[in-house]
Amino acid sequence: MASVRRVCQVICIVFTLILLAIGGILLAATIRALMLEDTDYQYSAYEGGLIDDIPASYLETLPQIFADALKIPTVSKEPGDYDREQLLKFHQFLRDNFPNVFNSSFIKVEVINTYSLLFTIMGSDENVQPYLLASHMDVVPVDENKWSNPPFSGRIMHDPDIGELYIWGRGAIDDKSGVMGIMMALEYLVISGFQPKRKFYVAFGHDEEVNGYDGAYHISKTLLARNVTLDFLLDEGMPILEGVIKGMDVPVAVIGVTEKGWMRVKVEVEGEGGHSSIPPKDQVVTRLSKAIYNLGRYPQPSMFGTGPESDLFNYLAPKASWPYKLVFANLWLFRPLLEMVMSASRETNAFLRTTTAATIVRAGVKENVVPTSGYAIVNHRVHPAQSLEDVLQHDIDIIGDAKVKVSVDQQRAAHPVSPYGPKVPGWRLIASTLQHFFPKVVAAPGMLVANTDTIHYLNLTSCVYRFMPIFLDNTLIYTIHTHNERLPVSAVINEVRYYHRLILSADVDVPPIEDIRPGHRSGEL
Ligand SMILES: CCCCCCCC/C=C\CCCCCCCC(=O)NCC(=O)O
Ligand SMILES: [Zn+2]
Ligand SMILES: [Zn+2]
Repeated sequence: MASVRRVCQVICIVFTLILLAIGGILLAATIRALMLEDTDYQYSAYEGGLIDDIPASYLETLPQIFADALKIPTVSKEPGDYDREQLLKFHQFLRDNFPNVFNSSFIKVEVINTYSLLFTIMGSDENVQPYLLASHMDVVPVDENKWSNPPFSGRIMHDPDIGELYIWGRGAIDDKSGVMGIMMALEYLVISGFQPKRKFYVAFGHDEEVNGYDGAYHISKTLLARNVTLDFLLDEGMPILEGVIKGMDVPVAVIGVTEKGWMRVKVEVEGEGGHSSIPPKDQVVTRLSKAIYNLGRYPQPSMFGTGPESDLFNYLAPKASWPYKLVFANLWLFRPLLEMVMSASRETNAFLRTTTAATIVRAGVKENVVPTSGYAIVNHRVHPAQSLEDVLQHDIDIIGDAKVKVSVDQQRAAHPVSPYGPKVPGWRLIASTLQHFFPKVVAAPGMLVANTDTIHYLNLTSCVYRFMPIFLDNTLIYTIHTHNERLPVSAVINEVRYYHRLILSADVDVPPIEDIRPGHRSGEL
């Protein structure tokens, strides 16, 4: 009896100690969350001679010009296969709508490799390092039938449910918003008599959607031949996310300081054909389908916390709501829990792991002919912490079928991490311009889950940022590269104001020329 009591006592003591340990850990985590330092960037403020905002009379002319830009179908289909005629039409559209930019005595406009555009905005002080604003003029193809408004209509429609005016069309977000936002801001700057101290470039590639080798690659070569090095570069990227990250009641501007790698895998099957009325047991399409199914069913492993993307949560934690604040501030404890939450939705899942999308499937020539070959193209966006070899090996293991050939068609590694933080001029400029207009927005470093023309510009600067100054919620994010792409009129206005102030501030917040050079160390400064 005494020994039973003894055992009970020991169990109680152990149990109490475990509870105390858990309580202690939770208390430590809570204290850590409560003591977080806020990462507001209220530093650089534009204090130049010009008014840093644009009058309403100019702003209200912009939505229609933006809508007209969407009417020109500058579609890219494959590398080298882009609509040359429409691209030239788009050049003319820019010339017609932005005459002050094109006729300015201090702006040199160059056509690069026939279809891309490079603007050099001459500065009065040659000793200051220039910067570059990039976007692309091409768009991805459309499936006309799925659109509620025709994709190249540039229709401006009121949405009664949301109470907003939207401009509809392919490219409204990706990436004519970038091209038009920059051009509309620049036009107003020229009209208002601005001539910068600091030289800057504006580069519009024409084939970003099919890898940029005819556009951005040539723009970069041109700049390199002129020995240009940049203070920083801002290209398309993550928008200001509204309601996308659980626990963040305020919008989050995830500024891409790196971007994922990319891999194109070909999955091929060969087999027996014949008359479809006497089909073989082992069919090409069945085997191929099984392989594709398995790739979707068993995703690449989560890499969360092992790559450059996890610092994001140090920036988010101070502004997160409870209990997420506790989680974000204590990834050492809650990483598995956060991983589970993030895996559940497609956009946050992309942040954790290499993604897998079967985008092209081909087999068969006729209904009553059993095909003898078929293939699928699988598009991976590769998490920076995973090697390209490991991605391929995972595919091979998951398919687990010696009769299915799995090979890499093309690949690119993830980009290096650009420096960020209050001491980095380019970052500071981008983040502080945001907070000037939208004080509630949290600017945080992150990883772009897609790819951009910046691959071609990496040798011009180590400070490469991928960010679009437009607010998007999940509904709008899900329209990128599919039907019903559209942008609220208010977003157009805001992004023009953003670029306008960014350009003005870039003249004030000028880094010493020796500060930032290629080879600068990565990560937070
Ligand atoms: C906790 C972090 C959450 C991150 C959520 C990610 C949400 C993703 C939102 C938008 C992605 C928008 C990408 C826009 C750039 C597109 C560039 C592009 O299309 N390039 C071509 C390509 O990648 O194929
Ligand atoms: Zn794009
Ligand atoms: Zn795109």
